Amino acid sequence: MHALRAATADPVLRVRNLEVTYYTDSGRAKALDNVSFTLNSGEKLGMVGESGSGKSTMALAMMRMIKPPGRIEGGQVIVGDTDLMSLDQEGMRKARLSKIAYIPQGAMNSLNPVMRIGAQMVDAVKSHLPGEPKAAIEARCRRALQSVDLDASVFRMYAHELSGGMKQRVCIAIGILLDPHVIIADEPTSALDVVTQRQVMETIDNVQKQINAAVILIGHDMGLMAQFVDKVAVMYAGRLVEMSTVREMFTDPKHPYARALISSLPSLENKGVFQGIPGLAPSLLRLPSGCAFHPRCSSAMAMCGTTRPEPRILPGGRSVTCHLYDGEASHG
Ligand SMILES: Nc1ncnc2c1ncn2[C@@H]1O[C@H](COP(=O)(O)OP(=O)(O)OP(=O)(O)O)[C@@H](O)[C@H]1O
Repeated sequence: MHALRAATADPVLRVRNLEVTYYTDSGRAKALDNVSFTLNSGEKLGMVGESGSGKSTMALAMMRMIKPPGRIEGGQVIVGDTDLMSLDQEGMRKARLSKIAYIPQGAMNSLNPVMRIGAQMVDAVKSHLPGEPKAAIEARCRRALQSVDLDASVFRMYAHELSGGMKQRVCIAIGILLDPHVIIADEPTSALDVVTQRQVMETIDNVQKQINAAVILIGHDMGLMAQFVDKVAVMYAGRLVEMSTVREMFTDPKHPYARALISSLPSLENKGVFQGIPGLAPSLLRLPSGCAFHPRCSSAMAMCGTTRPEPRILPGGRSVTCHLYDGEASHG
C-alpha cells in the first residue's frame, strides 16, 4: 500500500451526463441533471453549493448508493477504464473502497461504539481481500493509521476514547485502506473546531499525495476549501453551473451564481456588510423555466427565462452553464 502512483495528466475520473431523480409523493425531483466533469490523478476538487443543490446526491450516485425513492436515470462514472455504472452488484461492491472511497457526512459519528477501531478496519478490508492473512491485513490497517498521523495504539481503542478530529482521521484511514483512485469526502470538517478542521484537511492533503488519488471535497466553507483544492465546482439546483481552477474561481468567477457566492464571502474591506444572494434556492419540484437561477440573477436576459443553458467549455478549459457565454464557447 501507498506505493507512489505516477502522477499523470490522464483523467482518472470521468463523470458523464449523470442523472438522478427522486420520485416523491409530491412529484419528481431531478436532483442531478446531466452532470459531467473530469478529474486527473492527484487533483483535488471542492464541490460547493447551497443546501439541497445536489452535492451529496452526486457523491451517492458516484458510489451507486442512491436509495429509493431516488433512482440513477443515466450517465457514466468512469474510474480508470471502468464504468462503475456497468458493473454488476458484486463488481460494484468490490470497486467501493478499492477504486472509489466515500467518507459520508457525519462518518465519524457512525463508527461502531462497541468494536475496537482496529476490528472495524480489519472488517472493511477482509471482504475485499478474502485470501489475505490476518497479520497482513492488520499491518495494512496500522499503516493506514500511521498515514493519517494517528498513533498505533488507536488500533486497540474504542471510538469514545478519541476526539472528533481523531475519529475523522480514522474514517479517512478506512477510506484509504485499499489505495482508491478516487476519494469523496462529504463535509469532512463540519462539527469540528477551526484548528481541527485545518488538521483534517492537511491529513486529507497528505494521504492524497501519498496515493496520488483524485479527491472530491464536498463542503460549504469556500474559504477553507480555497486553501486546499485545485479546482472548484459550483452546483445549483442539481446542475453543475461552473467548474474552474480555484484561482479562476476566486479572482474571476464567470457564472453569476458563482460570482454571488464569492462576493458574499466576508472580507476586511466590507466588514460589517452582509452581502447575500437575493431570493431563495428553488424547490426541485417546481424549478423555474429556462435557467433555474434566472429569478435570482442580476445579469438575467430575456432568453434565460425560456431557454435552458447547456454546459460550455470556455477557452482555457473551464466549464460554465450560462447564456452570458453563448458566444465565446463550445459545448461541453
Ligand atoms: N430521500 C430523498 N427523497 C426525496 N428527495 C430527496 C431525497 N434526498 C434528496 N432529495 C432531494 O435532492 C435534493 C438534493 O439533495 P442533496 O442531499 O444531494 O443536497 P446537498 O447539496 O448535499 O445538501 P446539503 O448541503 O444540505 O447536504 C434535495 O433538495 C431534495 O429535494
